[in-house]
Amino acid sequence: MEYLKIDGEFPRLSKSAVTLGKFDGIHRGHQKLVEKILEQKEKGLQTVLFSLGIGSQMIFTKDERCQLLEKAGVDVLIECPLDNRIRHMKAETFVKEILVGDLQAEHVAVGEDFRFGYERKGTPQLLETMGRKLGFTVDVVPKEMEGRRKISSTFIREELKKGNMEKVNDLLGIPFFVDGVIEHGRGMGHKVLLPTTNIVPAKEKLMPPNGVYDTVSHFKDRTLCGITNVGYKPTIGEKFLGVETYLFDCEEDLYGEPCRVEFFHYSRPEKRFSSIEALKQQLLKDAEKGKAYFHSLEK
Ligand SMILES: Cc1cc2nc3c(=O)[nH]c(=O)nc-3n(C[C@H](O)[C@H](O)[C@H](O)COP(=O)(O)O)c2cc1C
Ligand SMILES: Nc1ncnc2c1ncn2[C@@H]1O[C@H](COP(=O)(O)OP(=O)(O)OP(=O)(O)O)[C@@H](O)[C@H]1O
Repeated sequence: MEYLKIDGEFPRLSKSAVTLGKFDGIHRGHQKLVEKILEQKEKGLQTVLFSLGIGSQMIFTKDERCQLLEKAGVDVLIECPLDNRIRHMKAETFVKEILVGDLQAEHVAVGEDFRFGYERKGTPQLLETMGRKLGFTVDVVPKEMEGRRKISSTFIREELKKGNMEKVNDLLGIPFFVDGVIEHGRGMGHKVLLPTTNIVPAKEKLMPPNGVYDTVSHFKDRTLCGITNVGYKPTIGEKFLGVETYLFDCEEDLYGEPCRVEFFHYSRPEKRFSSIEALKQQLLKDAEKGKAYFHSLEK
């Protein structure tokens, strides 16, 4: 997949099917739009996800999002900051100059309440009208719902903030995860506590609350269940936020290996313990609870 970050000029593409929006998280609603543009591949169109104005913190980081979209089969990811030029561009100008002029869009997919352009005056209906004149088709996709609420990145952010991983995963349609490379901790885990793997999430990564989670870690050639602490390890006092996992049934040193940690269940908040021994007793209890959680899923 090609990744294009816009800094001024837009690239000139050949015939494309484009989906438009912010796309923080690539949730179940976003996935429907991605399916719509992928359907256009058989007509020889290249598929473009045009991401407009993402925030400084994201449910999936830039790299994580690239991986998800690449796996889905999207050809081009365009990241376009909401700068003054874009913010003040009339919806009609955006369609004529960028969508049709630069991206050569022959098909556009958006959600039914998508708005764009100066004063958010661009609507799916405007796209349909302009499409008839300028020669592109439009898919206006009904909102994917969770009960009576529309699925949105805002909804997922709210649930992530509460640590409600079951709901987050349901809305995303895939487990929430953090990618990283295993780093060395202070080595205390191995010596006096339990052996653990440490990764440091990217600064832009939106994280669930500090605490302990039941997780599944994916390495190149294997997948292991475990329990993960998100936080600053207040008992020993760490300066940066870490994602530290005790993997059940793994004694190896995994230092340097790329890893994806998927979060399934929030177990308890991170606490400061009066001694390392007290922390160790808690970790042993956490591990038993974590194993019981995964056994319960097998039933
Ligand atoms: C599942 C799990 C839960 C943890 N919970 C806490 C906690 O509640 N409070 C805390 O201070 N540290 C907690 N820790 C972090 C330990 O303090 C840490 O494993 C230990 O200090 C070793 O760190 P090191 O790898 O940097 O040597 C937890 C670690 C794991 C793996
Ligand atoms: N639940 C949904 N079902 C179908 N399409 C959706 C859904 N949510 C968003 N879309 C569409 O996906 C594109 C990208 O959505 P966008 O990320 O801008 O909105 P969002 O997910 O509602 O996020 P936020 O809560 O940050 O506004 C837009 O075209 C939007 O209309």
